[in-house]
Amino acid sequence: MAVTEDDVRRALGAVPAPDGAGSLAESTALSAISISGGRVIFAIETSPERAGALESVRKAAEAAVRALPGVSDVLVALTADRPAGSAPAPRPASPMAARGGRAAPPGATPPPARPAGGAEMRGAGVPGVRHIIAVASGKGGVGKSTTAANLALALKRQGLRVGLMDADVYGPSVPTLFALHEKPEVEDKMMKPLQAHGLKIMSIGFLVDEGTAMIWRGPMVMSALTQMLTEVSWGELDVLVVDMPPGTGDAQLTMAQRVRLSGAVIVSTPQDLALADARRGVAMFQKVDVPILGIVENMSYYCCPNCGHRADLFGHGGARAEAQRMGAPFLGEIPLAIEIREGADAGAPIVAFAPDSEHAQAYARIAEGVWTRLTKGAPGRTPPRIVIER
Ligand SMILES: Nc1ncnc2c1ncn2[C@@H]1O[C@H](COP(=O)(O)OP(=O)(O)OP(=O)(O)O)[C@@H](O)[C@H]1O
Repeated sequence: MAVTEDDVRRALGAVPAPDGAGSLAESTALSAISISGGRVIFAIETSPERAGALESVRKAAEAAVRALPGVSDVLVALTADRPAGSAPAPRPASPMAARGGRAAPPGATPPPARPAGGAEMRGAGVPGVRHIIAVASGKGGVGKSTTAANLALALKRQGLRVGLMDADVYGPSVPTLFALHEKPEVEDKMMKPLQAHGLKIMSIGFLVDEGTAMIWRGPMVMSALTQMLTEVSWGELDVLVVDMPPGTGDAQLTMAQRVRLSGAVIVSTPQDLALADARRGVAMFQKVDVPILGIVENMSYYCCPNCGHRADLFGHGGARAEAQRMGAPFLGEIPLAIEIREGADAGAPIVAFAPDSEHAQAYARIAEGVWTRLTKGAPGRTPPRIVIER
């Protein structure tokens, strides 16, 4: 029997509301409820200060819904959205204090100071993952996902252990880019990432039906992203490449604040408008103290596959100049090339299907730049460290 929203609300009627007045079902703290097959996802909104105290409510809600017939899987997250435009929360004096004094494993590296207190993301240091990097763009359609996929593959070709997380909840492209459409298996309550070309891959597109994520509000997005980070068995990775949602709105800012990022790669096309958006992208990461690993100019120029003629369709070179103006590294240019689009659309990004091609080499140089900056740059920032909370 398929579970319905009414069933879920009835079950939550037996769970006390976070403020103690009535039930969670009637509480304004309850977010929209997403149901996909037997999978139920919702969030309980709270303030970062109260998140620890509300863990029992979260668990009770999860247990109540899990007991319903037809429910195969439940995710309930505590989310603490700051109002748009408000200042980031002050850094905790000690990350240990922010974690309620939970002890870190002996011998662990001290955790990095976090730019802001995202309560539900306090466990978002991903066990075994050395660096999490964001691939972002100021606006959609500039080739962010294509760049993220090829960058991940190029890092893999350097001998690194690499994962790719598609956080673009409003239009996940990774299932198409890698022709992956099956649902991840669940083992010991952890989802197993899918695999392609040696990458571990997780996408919101594997988890929910097309269109579902598009209607999610901020807390739902954060719930889903939290789950993809903390409830996926990523294993040991040198780099987890995160394909971020496009834009520089509050959702992206929140994501950038709450995920412990080692750095960000900004993708832009050379047009003025895209560059203005890229500038906003850079500013957004700077605001939350995430180092800019560099800017990539995508669709930089067009190279005719027949005659070899090169045309600067959009006034090539703008991103390099912009990077210079902003004091950000310039990582490289990727041409507008039919082979790149064909590979992306056919489920085999160019670095996988033609690794020795000129275009794949361009991605390889960008990957080298990224890895160099991750390992040698950004003084003062330690890699993400792991605290297991459950
Ligand atoms: N360098 C390139 N040469 C040719 N086509 C490209 C290139 N980069 C991306 N594309 C194509 O452009 C389209 C958009 O790319 P992609 O989905 O990567 O963009 P995006 O910025 O992630 O978009 P969105 O934000 O809407 O998800 C795709 O069809 C992709 O194949």
